[in-house]
Amino acid sequence: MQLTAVNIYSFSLSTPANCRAAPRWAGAWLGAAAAAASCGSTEEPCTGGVWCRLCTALSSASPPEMLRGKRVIVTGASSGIGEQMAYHLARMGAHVLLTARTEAKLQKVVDKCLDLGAASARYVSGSMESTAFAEEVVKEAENTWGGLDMLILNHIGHSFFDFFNGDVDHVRKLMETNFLSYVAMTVSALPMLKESEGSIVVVSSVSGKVASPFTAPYSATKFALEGFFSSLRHELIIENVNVSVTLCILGYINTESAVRAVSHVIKEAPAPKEECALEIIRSGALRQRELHYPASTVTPILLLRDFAPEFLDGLIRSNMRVENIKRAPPPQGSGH
Ligand SMILES: NC(=O)C1=CN([C@@H]2O[C@H](COP(=O)(O)OP(=O)(O)OC[C@H]3O[C@@H](n4cnc5c(N)ncnc54)[C@H](OP(=O)(O)O)[C@@H]3O)[C@@H](O)[C@H]2O)C=CC1
Ligand SMILES: C[C@H](CCC(=O)NCC(=O)O)[C@H]1CC[C@H]2[C@@H]3C(=O)C[C@@H]4C[C@H](O)CC[C@]4(C)[C@H]3CC[C@]12C
Repeated sequence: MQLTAVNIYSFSLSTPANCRAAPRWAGAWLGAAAAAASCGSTEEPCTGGVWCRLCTALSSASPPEMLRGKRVIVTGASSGIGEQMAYHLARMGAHVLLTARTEAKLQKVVDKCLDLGAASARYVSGSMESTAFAEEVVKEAENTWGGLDMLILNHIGHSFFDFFNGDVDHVRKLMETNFLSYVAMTVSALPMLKESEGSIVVVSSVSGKVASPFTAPYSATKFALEGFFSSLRHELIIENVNVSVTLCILGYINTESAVRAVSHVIKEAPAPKEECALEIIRSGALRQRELHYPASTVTPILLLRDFAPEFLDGLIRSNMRVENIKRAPPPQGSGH
């Protein structure tokens, strides 16, 4: 029998939610969700970093009304997890500003958001390869809403699931799209988020915590996100700035582009994008430090990373059908 991280270690730990500094608007959500969960916590206000019974109860509460009227930017919203987040936010009655490159897809997502009950829905199309575009999106939110409550950074540029072929330009371009644009949007949005005591939600991956083969450029961009945003979180706390930073560590999710890229190699079944999208929104609104989704896969991987890294490396390779990787030719002039 093939040993997999999923079948040997499929247990989950609930991540303690850090509601140390929940803002006024999250308070309404916390109140509603707490009532639904009837947790009867004796630890209010939560001091953060502890196993607060209120927070633990909330993490299994049903999708509440928390984002009604809130102003949310979602990047990479024309497909996959970003598209699903847009629909959840619309059902919750939020104002959404969506972005990606493909205008026709964005228009369809906006139309569906309006049908689902969004307070308002609009899009800006363009490529996040340019930090100027990243800043333009935030400007659009400022001009339209005069403020912002949540910034969800989710887009990724195209990458390959293959042996690294020496293409340095691809690494640079991916760093610009997957990392630098996240930094640029955050810098532009921070004044508005400070004002609203809002949230930054960064969609990352197990690839940003543990390296696996065939993802070298992608993994580098996700490790960069962890370094930058975890440092920023410290600084915001030191300066008493009430803006939360949630890093979402996702395993394999069943989006079209991911399944197309890896289903011939990765043996495990992907988790559902709809549930994933909801968990991301919930973790951001509850101001959790990190989301691990699906917890049954991600949490054991992170434990093994620290306690048995070589064993984990072997497990990762044995979970792949490496023989199905068809090497792409190296770029011209790469010396390979
Ligand atoms: N699916 C998975 O298995 C996993 C996903 N994740 C993370 O989840 C997030 C979403 O992934 P997923 O939904 O699968 O991705 P998709 O490929 O489905 O969506 C990517 C989105 O980014 C947009 N995009 C692509 N290139 C650019 C660009 N240059 N500028 C602006 N937008 C761009 C795409 O739209 P358009 O082409 O129109 O621009 C699309 O809306 C990513 O951060 C990913 O790393 C993490 C772990 C696992
Ligand atoms: C290669 C995928 C990106 C496909 C792409 O370019 N999409 C955008 C477009 O088409 O424009 C990778 C996206 C998510 C990756 C997966 C992930 O992050 C979770 C796992 C992490 C682990 O380290 C490796 C396997 C993963 C399933 C990983 C595989 C590659 C992606 C699907």
